[in-house]
Amino acid sequence: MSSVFGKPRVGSGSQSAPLEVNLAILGRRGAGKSALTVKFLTRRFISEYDPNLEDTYSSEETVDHQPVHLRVMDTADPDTPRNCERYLNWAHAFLVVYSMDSRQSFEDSSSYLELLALHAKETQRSSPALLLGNKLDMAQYRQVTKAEGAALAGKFGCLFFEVSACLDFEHVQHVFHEAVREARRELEKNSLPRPLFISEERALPHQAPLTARHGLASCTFNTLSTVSLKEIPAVAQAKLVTVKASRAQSKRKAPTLTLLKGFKIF
Ligand SMILES: Nc1nc2c(ncn2[C@@H]2O[C@H](COP(=O)(O)OP(=O)(O)OP(=O)(O)O)[C@@H](O)[C@H]2O)c(=O)[nH]1
Repeated sequence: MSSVFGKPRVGSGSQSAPLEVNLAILGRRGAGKSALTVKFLTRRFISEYDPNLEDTYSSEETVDHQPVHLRVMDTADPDTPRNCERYLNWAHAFLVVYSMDSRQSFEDSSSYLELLALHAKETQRSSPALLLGNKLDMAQYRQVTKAEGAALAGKFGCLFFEVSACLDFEHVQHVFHEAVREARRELEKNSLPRPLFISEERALPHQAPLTARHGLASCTFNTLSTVSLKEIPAVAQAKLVTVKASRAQSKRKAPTLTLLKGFKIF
């Protein structure tokens, strides 16, 4: 079984239909979301990306000898999260990334974890999150201690890892696979059909968007209630881009790099 990027993954050959897992990567600009995504998908560290580019990539993975069709949404929020339902209602798990050399990105990761917790509370549907302190190779410029990262993760009950998109691939792959394991556990836990009580008699009194009630960033999302709904709205389908490798001559006349379509190199 091979990924869309041509590399067969370890343990391929299983016959059962692959589980489908959607993974969204969140975090402040510059935290390293794209670099981690590219490292995971291509084993390469590429340094510069278009900060406004948001895309979703698919990869055939094998996690614990089980096939997984993994979709990765590399998000690009402006400074404050906006239009969050594109990933809140789509993802089965989240990687929340901060750069350990940036206090601001660490504080922003806390806002994202808060947003995920509120969404889970409002929708009664929790999707696991992993907190990643990125740029471990730059620990000499550290502004966030490992203990602070672990404490924040503990506050929201999520796993915590310090990683680097430019060090070993296996460590980055391990984190993505941990996210798949967490999502798989949640999906299996929720796979038992739950009774759905639908009533049209009583409509909920109008409620302001959750974030307005909690003073969070201007990120609103549809809250899913089982009252007065005739049917559950289809889960938002993210734009799925199967990225094909394309060859491009590096500007620095180095040997030709095999680059991924969609990652604009400055
Ligand atoms: N040293 C080091 N630099 C990194 C690492 N990860 C990302 N970078 C660099 O940090 C800068 C931002 O990385 P991106 O992957 O573009 O960050 P992003 O979170 O996707 O940012 P936006 O695309 O603006 O949303 C780039 O110059 C990367 O080369 C890392 O692990 N170590």
